[in-house]
Amino acid sequence: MDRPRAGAATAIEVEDLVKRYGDTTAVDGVSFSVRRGEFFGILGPNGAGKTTTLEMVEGIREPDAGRVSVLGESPWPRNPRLLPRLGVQLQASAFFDKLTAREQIRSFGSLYGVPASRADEMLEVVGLTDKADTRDEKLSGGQRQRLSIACALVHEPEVVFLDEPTAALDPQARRNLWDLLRLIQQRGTTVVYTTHYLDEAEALCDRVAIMDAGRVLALDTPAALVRGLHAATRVALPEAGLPEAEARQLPGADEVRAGQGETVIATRNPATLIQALAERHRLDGVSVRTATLEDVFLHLTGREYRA
Ligand SMILES: Nc1ncnc2c1ncn2[C@@H]1O[C@H](COP(=O)(O)OP(=O)(O)OP(=O)(O)O)[C@@H](O)[C@H]1O
Repeated sequence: MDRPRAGAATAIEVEDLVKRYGDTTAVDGVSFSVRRGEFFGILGPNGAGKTTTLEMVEGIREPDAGRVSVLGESPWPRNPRLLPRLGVQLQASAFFDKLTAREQIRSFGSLYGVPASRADEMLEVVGLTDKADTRDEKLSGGQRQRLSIACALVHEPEVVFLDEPTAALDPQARRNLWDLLRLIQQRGTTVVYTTHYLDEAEALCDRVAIMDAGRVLALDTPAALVRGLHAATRVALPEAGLPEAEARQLPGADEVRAGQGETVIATRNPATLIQALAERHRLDGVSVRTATLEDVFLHLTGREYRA
């Protein structure tokens, strides 16, 4: 049999993946690889092709062209050797009907021969112990997301796929879920997830693929992508504390803009600039903004990022 030559350190290899829906090319020649234990993010705005890509990697959608290898195996057609090694987070709407949180996890676990006792461990991991006897329709959005992650993890998969796990959550619920996702990775699980929140990807991912219109525009660690921009750091101060004319005289100030009560200095030498401000006792109300993945997206596409 023609086995892919993925090394033991490689969890996923994707090469020139293509998917068309009628006239729409949803995925247009996507390639990437994911290392074992890595937290890998597929980012992009709505319609970028993230879900379609993920589904082909999971083995639930057939590619029109290209090659996918997961843990050295092809996920399509449905591969029974691979299924127990993968965890796929289903939408909360895919829960079994009218079951409590504990029963949901047990039901998913039973598909893989997992002992019923593991349900309580999983409830603990996702912070839902006190909701064990609550039916899923009575859970909040964030709790349902955590329950669906528990169901995806109950059989201790080596690779877990999460499609927008933090969508539609309030900021606090998102932060709680971040902690859970970090915990999953610390346990050695390879995580592949999609999001349209660039700040979140920056906080969580080892590496990210930025997609737009079916293509991968850039792929690297968030820090390397941002560094690659060689973008200026922006230092802002209340205009009353630092008039524009004075700001222009400061060492390290490349560009100065004032307005709406604020003086903003662009600098490629922030250490020098901050030191100069400190020496002049001008640091009151200072804020410093470095480039982010949103700036990377703007640079790559020429347009503002809109999730
Ligand atoms: N089953 C389908 N039939 C027809 N077109 C589809 C289908 N699924 C997705 N598409 C189209 O393919 C493109 C990519 O969609 P996809 O859902 O993969 O993007 P996405 O990046 O996951 O977006 P979102 O963040 O909105 O989920 C879009 O133009 C979408 O309208």
